Amino acid sequence: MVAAGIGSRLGAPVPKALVELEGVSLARRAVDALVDGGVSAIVVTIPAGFEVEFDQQLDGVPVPVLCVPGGASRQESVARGLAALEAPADAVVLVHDAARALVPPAVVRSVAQAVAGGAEAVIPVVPVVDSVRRVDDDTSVVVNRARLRAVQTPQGARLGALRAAHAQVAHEAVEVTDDATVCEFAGMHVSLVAGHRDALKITEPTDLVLAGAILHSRKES
Ligand SMILES: Nc1ccn([C@@H]2O[C@H](COP(=O)(O)OP(=O)(O)OP(=O)(O)O)[C@@H](O)[C@H]2O)c(=O)n1
Ligand SMILES: C[C@](O)(CO)[C@H](O)COP(=O)(O)O
Repeated sequence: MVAAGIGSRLGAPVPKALVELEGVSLARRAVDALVDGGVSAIVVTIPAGFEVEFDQQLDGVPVPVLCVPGGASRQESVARGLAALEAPADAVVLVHDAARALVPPAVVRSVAQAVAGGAEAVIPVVPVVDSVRRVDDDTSVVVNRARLRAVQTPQGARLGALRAAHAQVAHEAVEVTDDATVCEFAGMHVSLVAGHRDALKITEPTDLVLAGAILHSRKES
């Protein structure tokens, strides 16, 4: 799980993964969702200087958890996490954003099952609800949103293949925003499964308000 980001767009006084939602940090909520989704061991990339805080937050997680320093970008943090993971090359590995702290465990399971079932790289997606335009200097053109999907995490693949793909993009100095694109660059096929609105990436202050409302509605149901 990648949790090394600062969260500049959220603007909290602590790194984003340590921000609390109803008294529980985003990092802990995300780890709990992974465990509930069947994940058996977790590497967490964290920002330098916050080792004690993350150890406290992740105390008592019922599967092995290893915190390692993240990198300067999400992509670099993922590569560092993969390097620290001790598992066979054919192990199913999921890369998850701590910022998607409310991912439903069912989404975690369905990504893992798709990889276990033979898919090379798997991502959860949701339809795009806004009208979308591609902007080019002072002109813009509408894009058919029916064919667009917003990409979430966790993103899954076999450990050996994912490590090799990340090594390839690093070697070729390619920078992308998610692991599916890393895999695609390395020639792997990307399969889609259904994501969930609750797995929103908590990025700006209003996302935190929405996440609070999601938690509230979960308690009521
Ligand atoms: N150097 C980085 C940057 C991001 N991340 C992680 O990647 C996920 C997605 O990143 P994002 O939500 O964009 O987080 P930040 O980079 O922290 O946000 P911002 O751009 O607002 O600073 C987050 O869980 C974040 O902690 C990471 O591990 N290492
Ligand atoms: C991986 C991701 O969450 C999929 O939507 C997203 O690409 C992360 O992007 P960011 O640039 O780190 O916000």
